[in-house]
Amino acid sequence: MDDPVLLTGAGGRVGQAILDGIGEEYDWRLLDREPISAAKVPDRVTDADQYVADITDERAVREAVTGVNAVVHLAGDPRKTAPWDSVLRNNIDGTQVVMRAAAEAGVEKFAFASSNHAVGGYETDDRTPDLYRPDDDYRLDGEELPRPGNLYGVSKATGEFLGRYYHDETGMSVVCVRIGNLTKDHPPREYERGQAMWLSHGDCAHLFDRCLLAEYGFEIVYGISDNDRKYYSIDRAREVLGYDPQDNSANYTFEGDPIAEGPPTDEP
Ligand SMILES: NC(=O)C1=CN([C@@H]2O[C@H](COP(=O)(O)OP(=O)(O)OC[C@H]3O[C@@H](n4cnc5c(N)ncnc54)[C@H](O)[C@@H]3O)[C@@H](O)[C@H]2O)C=CC1
Ligand SMILES: O=C1O[C@H](COP(=O)(O)O)[C@@H](O)[C@H](O)[C@H]1O
Repeated sequence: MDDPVLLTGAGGRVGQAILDGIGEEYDWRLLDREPISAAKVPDRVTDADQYVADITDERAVREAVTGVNAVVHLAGDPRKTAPWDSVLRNNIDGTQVVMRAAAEAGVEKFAFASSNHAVGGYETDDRTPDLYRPDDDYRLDGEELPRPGNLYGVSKATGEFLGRYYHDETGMSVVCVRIGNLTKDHPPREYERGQAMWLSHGDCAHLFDRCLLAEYGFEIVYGISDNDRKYYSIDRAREVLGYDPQDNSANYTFEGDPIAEGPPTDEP
């Protein structure tokens, strides 16, 4: 891809996982409301390619999307406890500003960082904790209605609806990635739910790479590694995007240490 790709929220955890993996593969423009330290910026990205701006600043966002072919939109408040005024501003208003600017600028592909919390309400008392275990076959596949478990999840579901709207109105390709739980080097420690929705850094970078390369219209996919424990299907991400995850939380102990050869046994 020759045209630049705009990455919002580039200085955060997901942004850094993406840049660590595919930072050299694209001509990035980076946008974040906080300045990003030089060590976190790929070598080829110049000062002119970096925007210190809030995504609710329509003028700055319009400037940042001009001439880009694709947008990976991560900026927002990631806290599941975030209050309404913050998710309304950062996650709903901000996402609408970025999506509208992208659609009006003729951006071809737009990948939106949605969340497991858009569907957290499916984790009912009668389904949990079995849901988080490898032998449970309950799966969400992205076809189900959103069922947020908190106001942060409401904001992510709203971002998905905005994506649906702008795709239908303008034809911009939009993929909403319901990201699970991103951690570096090992799955979340001693946390069944987290291990069921683990997304490794390598798989995260690969997944967003596929979002930039594949052909699609409007999609909702789950962004998790190929975990034995899972209640999100990754079939759609495999089929439509060509996602081929390499990591699995089952290759680590419950405490997060890598298992060298096969699963642990009770033998001394
Ligand atoms: N880390 C995870 O496991 C998951 C993350 N997500 C989503 O992925 C996205 C990125 O999350 P993280 O990297 O973990 O969060 P983070 O907090 O590490 O990074 C977010 C970045 O966005 C920037 N930002 C926030 N509001 C902004 C605004 N109004 N204008 C411009 N920049 C703004 C922040 O300065 C920060 O650098 C978020 O939208 C989050 O909801 C979804 C599911 C799981
Ligand atoms: O959307 C998000 O989800 C992950 C995982 O949720 P958790 O309830 O298992 O912590 C969270 O770590 C991340 O901050 C959030 O943005």
